[in-house]
Amino acid sequence: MLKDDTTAPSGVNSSIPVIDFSLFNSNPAECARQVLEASQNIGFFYLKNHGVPQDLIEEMFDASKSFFSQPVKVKAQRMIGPDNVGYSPMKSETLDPEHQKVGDLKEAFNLRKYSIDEETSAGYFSKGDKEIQYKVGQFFKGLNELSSKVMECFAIGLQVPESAGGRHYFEKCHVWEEDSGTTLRFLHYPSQPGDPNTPLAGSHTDYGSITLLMQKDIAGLEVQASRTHKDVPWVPAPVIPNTILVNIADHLQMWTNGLLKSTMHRVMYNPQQQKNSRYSIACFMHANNDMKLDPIPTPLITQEMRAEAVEFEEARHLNAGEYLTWRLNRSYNYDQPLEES
Ligand SMILES: O=C(O)CCC(=O)C(=O)O
Ligand SMILES: [Fe+2]
Repeated sequence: MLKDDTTAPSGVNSSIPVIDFSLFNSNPAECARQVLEASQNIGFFYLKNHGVPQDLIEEMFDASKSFFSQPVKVKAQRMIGPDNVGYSPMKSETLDPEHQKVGDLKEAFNLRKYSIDEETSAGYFSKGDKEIQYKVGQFFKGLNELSSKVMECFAIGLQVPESAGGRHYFEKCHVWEEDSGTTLRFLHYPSQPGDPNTPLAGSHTDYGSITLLMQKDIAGLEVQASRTHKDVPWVPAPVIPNTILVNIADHLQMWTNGLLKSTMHRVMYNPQQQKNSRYSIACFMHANNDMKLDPIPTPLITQEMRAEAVEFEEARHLNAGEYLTWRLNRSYNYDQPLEES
């Protein structure tokens, strides 16, 4: 267990557990119990023995470094737009528009499921290398499979009735072949002068079902232990080799009336970035565009719990695809002038 060195309000468990995901095969009920416990508390958990080959993850970080090392004009050949695919330059995204004066000090390249075979998107990212492009596709599908298993844990833990699909409840909400906002995102926080109080990515929640995050070498991610206690301290989410960090995102918070926590997080400046760039890879899993965000069938959630998810009330009537568009419009400036990173 990782413990933070600060005190959270009573009732808020602020540790980020490491769960051995080989339990999913040997003891799914226990695996589901651990996943659900973390998701009801801090909303983040690390998975070890997650089944995504580590050498493939390393190759993806190498491909990412190679892509971002190019001049900005080359990277900008496939610019991001409302389709959420392509290159997002420094400062073009502002994850916390209420508090940030400048946009996030990061650049990113996004792929959607349909774009992994396209020359104009994955082809640019892999710099025309077909083998890397193929591996990016395999990697994306591997993360999708892992996500399906994590979702199965939610359905088991939430005791979804057999009549509603039981442990397979979330499968029909996340069909690979269906249109969805699911996005694979390569992130680069360039080496730069800064101070430890500077957010490189503003505080935010993620917009989909869950996010799978891989960090490399340089820490910086911080997590707020509670949605409902606004003053709780930020807890570091360090790099733990050979793990994938999972967090609950907004769909699951809405589906469970706040029983599962879509936790605030941010990326802060790390003094190691005077000399080194920080890289991370995030896979944002989203429900099929036409899925509603209404509470799901489980005996564990009640109407009284709606207060926990109240900040999303204005989005309750949206489906998953509309919700993504609503959130992206709040955080993106697609006309941000390009600057060299
Ligand atoms: O780079 C990271 O470690 C986290 C990024 C993140 O939270 C996001 O892009 O939503
Ligand atoms: Fe995030």
